[in-house]
Amino acid sequence: KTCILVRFKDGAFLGGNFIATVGIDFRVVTVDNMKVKLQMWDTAGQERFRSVTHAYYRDAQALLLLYDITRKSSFDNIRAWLTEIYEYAQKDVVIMLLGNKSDMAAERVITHEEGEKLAKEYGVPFMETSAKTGVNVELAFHAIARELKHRNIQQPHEPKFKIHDYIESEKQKSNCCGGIM
Ligand SMILES: Nc1nc2c(ncn2[C@@H]2O[C@H](COP(=O)(O)OP(=O)(O)OP(=O)(O)O)[C@@H](O)[C@H]2O)c(=O)[nH]1
Repeated sequence: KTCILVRFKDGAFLGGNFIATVGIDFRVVTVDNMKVKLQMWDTAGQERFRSVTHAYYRDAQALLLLYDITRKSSFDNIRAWLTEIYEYAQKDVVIMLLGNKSDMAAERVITHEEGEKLAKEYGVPFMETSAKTGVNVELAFHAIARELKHRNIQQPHEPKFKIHDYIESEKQKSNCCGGIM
């Protein structure tokens, strides 16, 4: 989680096992000429013991659930988190599922399809990311920023923003002509 936040915040990857949890940080992104400030809260590993208090995410507008594609236990935990979130988080919270470490193809134990299937089951957007190469990190946060901006400021005749469609179209763009990575 920390590496994903650092990648998004600073555009860098700090390998090794001793990256301190960031805590709280923010980055401003531009959506349709409007500045959206994303304040991000990192968990410091306490989620492994399921001891993240509800207060920590109760008021969040968006929640990113990360698993490690090389570690099955992290994937298996996602279901429990989704159940808990549906119980305690804001009803209109934006949830996104991310399978991280997509650069580690040889060690992969969770397929892309498995991630996608779980996300579909809960109706949440999904993508695989890599904090190391940066793939899809900008896209994940930009999609969330855009969704939040549309929720807060919906122009009267603007079509409803569909986060799934946005992600798909940005992925197509980056496949062909280098859109948001
Ligand atoms: N190859 C690769 N390694 C990664 C990637 N993201 C994180 N890592 C490595 O995975 C380990 C854990 O990363 P962290 O970002 O600290 O994980 P965390 O979830 O914040 O960990 P806690 O704060 O202890 O819960 C570190 O050794 C990172 O270098 C990635 O996308 N690719």
